[in-house]
Amino acid sequence: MASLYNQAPSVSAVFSLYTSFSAIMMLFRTIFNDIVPKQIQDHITGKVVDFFFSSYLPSRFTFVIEKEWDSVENITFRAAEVYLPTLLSGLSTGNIVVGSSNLKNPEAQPKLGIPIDTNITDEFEGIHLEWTLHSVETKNSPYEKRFFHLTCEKEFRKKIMTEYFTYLMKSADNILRESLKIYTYDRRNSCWLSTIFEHHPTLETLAIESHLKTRIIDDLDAFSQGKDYFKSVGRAWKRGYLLYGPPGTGKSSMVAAIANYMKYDIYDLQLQSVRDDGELRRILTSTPNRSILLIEDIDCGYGASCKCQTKETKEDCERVSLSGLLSFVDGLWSSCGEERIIILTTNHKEKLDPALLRPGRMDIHILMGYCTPFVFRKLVALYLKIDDHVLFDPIEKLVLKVCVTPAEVTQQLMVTKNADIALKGLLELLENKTMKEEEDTKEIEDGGDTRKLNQMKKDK
Ligand SMILES: Nc1ncnc2c1ncn2[C@@H]1O[C@H](COP(=O)(O)OP(=O)(O)OP(=O)(O)O)[C@@H](O)[C@H]1O
Repeated sequence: MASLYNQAPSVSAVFSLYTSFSAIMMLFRTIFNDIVPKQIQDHITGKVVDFFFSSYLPSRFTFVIEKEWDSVENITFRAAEVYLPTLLSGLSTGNIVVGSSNLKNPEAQPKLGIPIDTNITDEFEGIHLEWTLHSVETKNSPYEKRFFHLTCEKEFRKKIMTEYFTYLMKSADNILRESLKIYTYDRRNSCWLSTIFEHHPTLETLAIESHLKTRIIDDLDAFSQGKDYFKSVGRAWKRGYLLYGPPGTGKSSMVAAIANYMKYDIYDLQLQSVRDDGELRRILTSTPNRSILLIEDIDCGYGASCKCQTKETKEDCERVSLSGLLSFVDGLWSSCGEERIIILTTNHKEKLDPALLRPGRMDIHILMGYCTPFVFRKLVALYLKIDDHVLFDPIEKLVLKVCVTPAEVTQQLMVTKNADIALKGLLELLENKTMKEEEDTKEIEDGGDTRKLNQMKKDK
C-alpha cells in the first residue's frame, strides 16, 4: 500500500502536465482556425465526431406522421393505415387487434387492426424499418391525437424520404382499389369512419335505359382521362351529378354503380348533422382525391328548407346555409384536391333552391324515373333469368300506364324464382295500382283540382 502511494505523481507534476497540454491544444486550435479553410474545418470536425461518437450516439432517424396536415387529413397517415395491416400477420407479439364491421357477413374472417405502441417491421430494398402507432389524449375535440413513428437508420433517411414514401402511397392506392369503402362522418371524433362497401350494383346490372347508361359511361370515361383537358380549359378536375326522382327508382344504386365503375370510395355526408358552414368546409376538405362525396336528400339538408326536424334539433339543421354549400360546390370545391365526384340526390328536385340548379353548378342532372318496359325486361332478365314470357305483353302495357318504381318491381320478382308465379304477382300489383290510380284520378276530377291532376300526368 505504502509503495503504491510512493509511485503516484506529485500534484505539481500533474499541474505542469496539464499546463503543457493546454498550451499545445491552444496552439493547435489557433493554427487550425487560421490556416485551414472553413469548409475543410467542417469536414474534419464531422469526421472526428463520427469516428468517436457514432457508436455511442443514436444512429436512428424517426419520421413523425400526424393524422392532420395543414388542417386536412394527412394522406401519408391514411396510406400508412391502409398499408400496415398487410404487415401484421407476421407480427410476433402476444396479442393482435382484430375486428369487423361487416354485419351482412358475420362469418367472414375479421380484419387486422393496427395496435397502439407496437413495433411493426417492414423491409424496403434491404433497409430495416420500424413503424409504431401512438395515441395521446387531448383536452379538446377530437380528444385523441394519433400519429405514426417510422424509424430507420440515419443513413437511409434520404432514400426513405424519396422512395419509400412513394412506394407506401402506391401500395395503399392499390389496396384501396381492391376493396371499396364507404365512409360516414363521426362528428364526435371529427373523423371519417369506414366500412367495407358491399353494394354490388354496377352500371351493367342497373336497370336503366341504354342511352342513359351510355351517357354516364362516356361522361365518367371522359372525366377519368380528362386531367389535361380540365387543365387546358382552366377548370378543376371535378364532376358533379344531381340524381333526382321518386323513392325506389335507383338513385342510391346508381351511386354504388358509379363508385364500382370508377373504383372510388364513397364519403357519405349527412348534411343535417353538420354544425355550421365552418365544420362543413373542414369536413369536405378532408375528403381525399379519387373519391365520391355523396350528399343524399339535399332538399332537406340545409338552411331553412329543413322542415323535417323536431323543435329541439331544428336549430342544428339550420346551421349549414345554402351559401355555405354553394361556396363549397363552386369555390372551395374548385380549389382543393382533384379527381373528385360530388353526387347530390333528391326526391324533390322542384323543392331545391334555383341557385343550386343553375347551369354550371352540377354538371349533369339525371332523372331516375319510374319503370319503363325496357327497365322491366332488364329487371326480369336479371332476377328471373328469362327474356320472354306470355305475361310480358300485358305487364308492359300496364307499366306504361301506372307509376311503378324499379324497387317495387324487384321486390315482386324476388318473391320466388318461379317466373310464372313472380310475373303473375307483378301483374296483380300493376292491376291494383291501375285501379287505385283510376279511382284517385276520378276523385280529383270530381273535386276539380286541376293542379293535382296535372301533377299526376306529369309524374307519369
Ligand atoms: N334501376 C334499378 N335497377 C336495378 N335495381 C333497382 C333499380 N332501382 C331500384 N332498384 C332496386 O330497388 C332498391 C331500392 O333502390 P334505391 O335505394 O337505389 O332507390 P332510391 O331512389 O335511392 O330510393 P330512396 O330515394 O328511397 O333512397 C335497390 O336495392 C334495388 O334493388
